[in-house]
Amino acid sequence: MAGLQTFQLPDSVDGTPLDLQLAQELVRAWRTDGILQVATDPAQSRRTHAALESSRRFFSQPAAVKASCISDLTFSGYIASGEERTAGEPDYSEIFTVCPDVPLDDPRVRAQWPCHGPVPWPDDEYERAMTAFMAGLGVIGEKLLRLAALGLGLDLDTLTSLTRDGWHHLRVLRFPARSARTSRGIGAHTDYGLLVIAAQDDVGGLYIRPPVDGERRTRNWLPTESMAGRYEDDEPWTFVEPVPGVVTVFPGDMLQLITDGLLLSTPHKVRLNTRARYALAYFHEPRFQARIRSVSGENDGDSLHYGSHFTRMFMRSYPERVTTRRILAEDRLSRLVR
Ligand SMILES: O=C(O)CCC(=O)C(=O)O
Ligand SMILES: [Fe+2]
Repeated sequence: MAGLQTFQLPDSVDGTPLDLQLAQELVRAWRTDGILQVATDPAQSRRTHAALESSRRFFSQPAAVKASCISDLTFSGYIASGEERTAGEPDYSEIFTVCPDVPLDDPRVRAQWPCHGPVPWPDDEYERAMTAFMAGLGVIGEKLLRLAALGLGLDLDTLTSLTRDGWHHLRVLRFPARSARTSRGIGAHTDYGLLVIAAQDDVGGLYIRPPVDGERRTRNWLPTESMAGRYEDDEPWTFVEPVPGVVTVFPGDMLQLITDGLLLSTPHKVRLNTRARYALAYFHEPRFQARIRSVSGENDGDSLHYGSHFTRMFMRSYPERVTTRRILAEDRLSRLVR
């Protein structure tokens, strides 16, 4: 493919004829290529650069310093290489996850909700860089969801009504250079929420799977239908060429659920390269308490509670983590208001 399609987003999305045209082009790009690029303005490009610099600085610290940034209340914090599992196999990325930073005196933390707690930040500079980067992508995410709704013929606010107080989170990733032993970065998977918005340095290693006519794409949100590991070694996969001044965007599982598969959650995987690679994957999500159902109403009755889904997915990826153990020991999933 001769490069991905790149779009400029307007200052606001109000449903004008120009918005509608752009919206239809975005939906067409996702349905054809599985991914598209959004150009970032100079301020956001600087935030991307700053976040990648902070990431390099953090990951270059001694293992013991990084390993101290964990919490048994939240999945935020450091994940060592080999700790994450996709389809039962270790991934070789090192990660720092940033979930919503919920203070200890928040009623949801006091009520022992799963995944709620303060982010174990390494330092203030890192916190500032990541928070600013995420806020900028949050604005892009909201515009894209309004455009997606428009392009799908839905009310403008259908998707953004789910993201007020959204459970947006970030994975800050470092991939080592490949070795004789392995070139696995992260195994093939789909991500859990509405949109995956990502930036990467100039090294390269991300591949995505475009929609393929007639190919079965399972409902990853159901415990029996995991997409993890699927089609890992079967073509077609599209290499996502690093391009400065853009973020790449593709749909996650919740958009597939909501649209009854009109938009498919894009499978992707990471291969290690000859140099270490740094990437930032931001997830634009529904609020923790949102109930997700398809717009056709076909699956009415069996709506999905987003926060429980998020918790189950993280427990699946980190079966041995202190956070997972505490959720199980204290039966925290049962605390959620349903
Ligand atoms: O490394 C990337 O570009 C994407 C990482 C990824 O798929 C993830 O963090 O879920
Ligand atoms: Fe991913």
